[in-house]
Amino acid sequence: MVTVALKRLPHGADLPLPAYETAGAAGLDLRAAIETPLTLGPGERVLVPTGLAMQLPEGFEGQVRPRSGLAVKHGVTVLNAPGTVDSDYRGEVKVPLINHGREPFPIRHGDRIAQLVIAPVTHAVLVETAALDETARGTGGFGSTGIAGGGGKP
Ligand SMILES: O=c1ccn([C@H]2C[C@H](O)[C@@H](COP(=O)(O)OP(=O)(O)OP(=O)(O)O)O2)c(=O)[nH]1
Ligand SMILES: [Mg+2]
Repeated sequence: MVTVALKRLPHGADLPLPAYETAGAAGLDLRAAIETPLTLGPGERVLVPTGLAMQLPEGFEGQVRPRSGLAVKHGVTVLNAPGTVDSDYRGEVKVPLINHGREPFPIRHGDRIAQLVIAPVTHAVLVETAALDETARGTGGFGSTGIAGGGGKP
């Protein structure tokens, strides 16, 4: 459990605070804070304001993730998923949405458009070296183990 200070901005003052919709939900649903409804046409993208600014504790990040229902039913997802909210960011949290579907997608004030997962992050200390240790995988990647069945080269 972690405490996050949250500020509701004037254009989102009438919206409920983000909430975990069920007891075990990982994400807090984020709502659109928009003065006028908008329509996201097929292939279009838009940066949707949430009316929220926050102060994440050091050592934590906010991950802006899509809602699967919007993706499956409408083809609408977070363009940069997972979006990253830094702990030192004090601006408004916004959600870049894209419509991959075939139909226009209406967004109204208060619609739950994405979810925010608060997660711990570690800062790495980088140590440059000329040689890395050897592993069974080595430099194989990007499908080196095959797609189906027992692996091997694609
Ligand atoms: O989905 C997102 C992603 C980012 N942000 C905000 C919070 C984050 O701390 C800041 C910067 O995000 P990021 O580092 O992903 O963007 P950048 O393109 O690297 O911008 P910057 O140069 O400001 O870091 O923008 C959002 O509100 N929503
Ligand atoms: Mg950045």
